[in-house]
Amino acid sequence: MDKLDLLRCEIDSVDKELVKLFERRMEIVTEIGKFKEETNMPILNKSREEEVLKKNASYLKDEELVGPMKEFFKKVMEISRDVQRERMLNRVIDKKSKIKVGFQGQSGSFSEAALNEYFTDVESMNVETFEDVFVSLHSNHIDYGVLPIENSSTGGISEVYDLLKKYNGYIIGEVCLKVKHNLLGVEGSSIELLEEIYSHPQALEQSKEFLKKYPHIKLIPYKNTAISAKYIMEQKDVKKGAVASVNAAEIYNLKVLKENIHHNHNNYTRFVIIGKNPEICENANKVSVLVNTNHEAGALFNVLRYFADNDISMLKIESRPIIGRSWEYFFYIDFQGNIHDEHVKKAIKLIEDNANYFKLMGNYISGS
Ligand SMILES: O=C(O)C(=O)C[C@]1(C(=O)O)C=C[C@@H](O)C=C1
Repeated sequence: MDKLDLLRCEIDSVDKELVKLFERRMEIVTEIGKFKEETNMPILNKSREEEVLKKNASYLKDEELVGPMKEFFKKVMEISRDVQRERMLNRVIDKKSKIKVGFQGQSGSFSEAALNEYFTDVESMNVETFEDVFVSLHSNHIDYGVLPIENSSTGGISEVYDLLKKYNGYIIGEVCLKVKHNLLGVEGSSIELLEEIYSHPQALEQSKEFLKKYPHIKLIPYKNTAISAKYIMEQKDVKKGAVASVNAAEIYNLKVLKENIHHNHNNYTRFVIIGKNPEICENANKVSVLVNTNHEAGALFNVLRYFADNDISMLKIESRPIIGRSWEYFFYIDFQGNIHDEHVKKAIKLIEDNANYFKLMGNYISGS
């Protein structure tokens, strides 16, 4: 054996040890990944990574190797994060025979229509508030929830965005519904007789051009459109009307006093289907991520440019304030792609590296 062979022999035995240690490290990070998923923590923890680099640098004898060693561990932790994410996505979820799906509101609501559009043969359960949908999901009373997230006339539904963060929900699908609002009343009622109109604030907002013509009528915000319809049916008062769907009129035996009172006739609401785990199918084509950047000039640009650099089409960005940190925001970003595409993987890695907080919220089939 010449000298080179001897040295290579030594490398081989060092590598063998490294492989054992690598495997052990991946087992541990997988356990950490599971723990983080269960306790609602993001995979990335910048301060822990800095601590790891600092601690490991202190063990080195050769000062010259500090830089290369840090690069080595940065790569190891990047791989660890990839493994955590990949294994989280692959974890099989136990499917029960009959899937239970929750929505906010009453029978006849637009959320229920979205649920029926997305699912077939499921048991549906209605709850009172958006937050109740998340609570039911977390307490395993339902397998999925259906929630409105954006309307083409009035924009994002902030409460749902905030709840997605609070309850660590994953988006597993979406549905876009054309929303048509109608003025409903009880038998014997007419627009002229109305003194009060009940509906969800979004429905009143989306019908405001029509409602403006009747300034004497009091607009009363209510939990949702279907509950308003149910309420006026119970009141049996010709002076009370509701803004809701034709479906709600049928369910609650109400008269349609005026059809299609919404002003934007391209009025769509986008609903998201939420689950406790990410579920990604092969032809998923839309990705949602949640990001927080440093509070400094150019930080957001530094994240967004990776979409352009990797030829990825961004579909939406919604910012929500971080409670307790004035003028700092969480950004909800939707973009086209599948997380198994190389350019998407690359962009996600770069964004994660440059963000303070990063969470993959879902990769699903676009509903539009
Ligand atoms: O310590 C953690 O929180 C981990 O998930 C492990 C680990 C690592 O590889 O050391 C990976 C990701 C985090 O960004 C920080 C550290």
